[in-house]
Order: sequence, then structure tokens, then C-alpha cells
Amino acid sequence: MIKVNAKGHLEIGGIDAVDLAEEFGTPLYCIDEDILRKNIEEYKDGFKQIDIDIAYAGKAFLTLAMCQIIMEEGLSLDVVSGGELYTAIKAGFNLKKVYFHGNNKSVSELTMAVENGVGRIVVDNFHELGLLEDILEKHNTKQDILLRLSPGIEAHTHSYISTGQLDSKFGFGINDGSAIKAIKTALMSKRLNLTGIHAHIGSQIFALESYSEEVNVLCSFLRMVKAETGWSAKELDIGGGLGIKYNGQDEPPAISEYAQVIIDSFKRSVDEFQIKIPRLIIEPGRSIIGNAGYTLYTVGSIKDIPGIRKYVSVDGGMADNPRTALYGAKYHAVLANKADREAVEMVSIAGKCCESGDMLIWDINLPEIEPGDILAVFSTGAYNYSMSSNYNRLPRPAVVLVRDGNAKIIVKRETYEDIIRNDIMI
Ligand SMILES: Cc1ncc(COP(=O)(O)O)c(C=O)c1O
Ligand SMILES: N[C@@H](CCCC[NH3+])C(=O)O
Repeated sequence: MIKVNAKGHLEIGGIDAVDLAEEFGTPLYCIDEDILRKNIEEYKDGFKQIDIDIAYAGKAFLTLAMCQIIMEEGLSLDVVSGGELYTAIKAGFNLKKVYFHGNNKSVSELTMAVENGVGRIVVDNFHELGLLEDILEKHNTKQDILLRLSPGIEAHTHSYISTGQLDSKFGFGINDGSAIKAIKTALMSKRLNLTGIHAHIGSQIFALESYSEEVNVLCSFLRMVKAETGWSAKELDIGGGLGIKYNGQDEPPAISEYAQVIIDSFKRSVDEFQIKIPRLIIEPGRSIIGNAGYTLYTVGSIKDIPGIRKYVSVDGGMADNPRTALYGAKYHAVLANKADREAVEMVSIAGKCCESGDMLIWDINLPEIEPGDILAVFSTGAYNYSMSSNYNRLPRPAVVLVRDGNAKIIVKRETYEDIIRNDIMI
């Protein structure tokens, strides 16, 4: 449900979106703090009957302010690189509540994690097991770890964001025997303290059965491990991936429905396989920040090819949102300054990069559109700012956090000076 004020303008966090565009310029990422906190509340509420650790997946959107909010809400944090870990460190995040992921962590990233006392390192492969063992030996210390497993499950999402299938770069395969071998290796180590297992089947998932299947496969694996090694997992991390609504066709399950399915299948599987109840960990990213985000653009040139298509170009594009070009994502948008008007024509929204594939939205019905209009694209909170680039040397937009009629800049707009800051003349 969008909010339209008396002027017929879109409102975001109690502020006229046209005023936001005027004050902060466009393109502009806006985060509605109430929606973000409401999503977190829904997760906490949905899982309140069980012992759970909710770790926000920072890859969706991470800044110092976002770390502060996640911390304030009492969530843990999933990071996937030295850069994300550095952000958490600089924000003063409790590093015991950090899970460090990644399929190719470098020696310096692993060292940084060990030296800063990261709570869990989620080890992805045998190479990493060896690297970590050496680092721990040198530091004469121990580390809690989870092992990332590949459960062999199809998650029914875009192939680029599907991760749990057999043919995947991530994790130790359960089916090919790597997973049990990795568990035995970790259990033999004096430096590694194996607390549990992890899997993540993909992203933008609507089919909740995929999660029941995942939980079932993991619990069945834990029974086999117990029989073979005597070890019981204290923690079972099932990853994130719940999908969100981007357009009128999307019908994602509510967070509460997702929670119920996970709780039910978890209880069922623990019972069926007679395993010791591990603490459940989930890692939602998109479903926490995605629908809290909006991007505002100013409309510029318009090219009408009669009988073919009307291209409406905006002042951003694939540099601030590569998802349409990458995954064929389908976004919804309105004209923020004409939010109360009827749609009268079908247009396509193009970005300003020098690429034919730089499109934000193919075929959308909008009111009569002219240069200077403000386009607001919905659900851009996840994997937009975090995947943005300086392609064509475009400065990254600012990010503002809006709530109760107040707007705070949480990331400054890049300047041209920022663009050349690492360049060196020869
Ligand atoms: C290991 C891991 N955990 C959590 C997530 C978060 O996924 P999402 O943003 O879809 O909830 C991802 C990304 O897909 C991931 O790779
Ligand atoms: N970047 C993807 C999600 C990848 C999730 C990370 N494992 C997207 O925008 O949908």
C-alpha cells in the first residue's frame, strides 16, 4: 500500500518523496526505518517459541548505520568478506555475534576474523580448513566453526541465486561424501571447535517446501553423523533466502508463514531422526531490508519509437541497480509527483549507462510522463546499494534513512573527486 499525500505525491517515511528528491538530489536510495524494523519484529515474533539466532545477511545492504540498527534490534550478523567484517568492526558490532561466510576467504580475511574474535567462521571447503588450522596454530588459539554443506536441493529460483543444488561452488556436498569427511577432519582438529552445520539453498525463494526439504535433509544427515562419529551438532544454520514482492505478480509468503513452516519441519525432523535439538540459526537479508528501500530518479530524455516502444531515461540505472540486467528482475514504480494520477501509457524505463541492457523496468503503465518527473522504484533496499558500481564513472547515490517525517543521510553521495581518489597519473 503506497501513501499519497494531499498534493498527490508519494510519501516515504512520512516525507513527501518529491521533497526528498529536491533536498538530497537524485538518484537517491531511501530506507523507510519503520518498515525495516517491522520486518525484524515479524522475524522475532514468528520464531519466539523456539531457541533461535537471527543473523541478518549483510550482503543485502550493509553500512555503519545498518550495523547500528541490527545491533539495537539484538540480531546477529552474517558477513561474507573482509570489507563487511570491517564495517561491523568500525560500527562497534559485538563480533561474537558475527558469522563469517564465503567460498574463498583469503588468509588475510581469516586472520582478521581470528584476531578480532569473530564468533563463528563458516568453513566452506577443505582448502579453507587447512588455512584456518594454520592460522589458529600460529595464533595459538581455537575457533568455533560451522561447516557449510551443499544439501543437493533445488530451490526453484533464478539459477544465478540458487546455491543448494549439487552442482554449486558452495560447500561440502552431502551426497558425494565430502560433508562427512569434513566433519571428521574438523573433529580431529585441536584448534577447530565444530559447533554445527550450515546450508543456504538460494535467494528470492517463495516455495516454502524447499525449506522443509532442506531441514529434513540436514537433520537426516546429522543422524548419520551421530551414528558414525558420536558427534551431535549444537547449531543448525539453515541460511536465508525468503523472497519478497517486487511487482503485482509476486506473491511471497509472509515472514510469519515462513517461520511456522520452519518451526514445524524442524520439530518434525528432530523427532523423526531422533537427534539432540540444536539451536536454529537463520540468515535473512532481502526479506529484512528489501521492501524498506525505494530509489528516486529524475526523468530526463524520452524516446518514442511509434508502434514499438517508448524509452524513458532516468538519471541512474544499472550502476545503482544491476538486478534487471543481471536476473531479469521485474520492479514496480510510480511517478512520485503524480502518484494520484491514472496510468495512461506503457513505457520502459532505461538507465543512463552506455549499454542497451541498462534497463530498470521493461513495460510499465504510468501517467503521462515528462522530463523532470520523479520516478520512485519500489523494493530496492536489498542488493541495490550493495551491488552498485561506478560503471561509466557514475558516483554512487546517497542513502537516506527516513522515519516519522525525518530524513538522515546514512551514506553520503559520492563526488567526482571520490571517483578518482585512487587514480594515479603516470
Ligand atoms: C550464506 C547466505 N546466507 C544468507 C543469505 C541471504 O539471502 P537472502 O538475502 O536471500 O535472505 C545469502 C544470500 O543468498 C547467503 O549466501
Ligand atoms: N544478488 C542476488 C542475491 C544473491 C544472494 C547472495 N547469496 C540478488 O540480487 O537477488
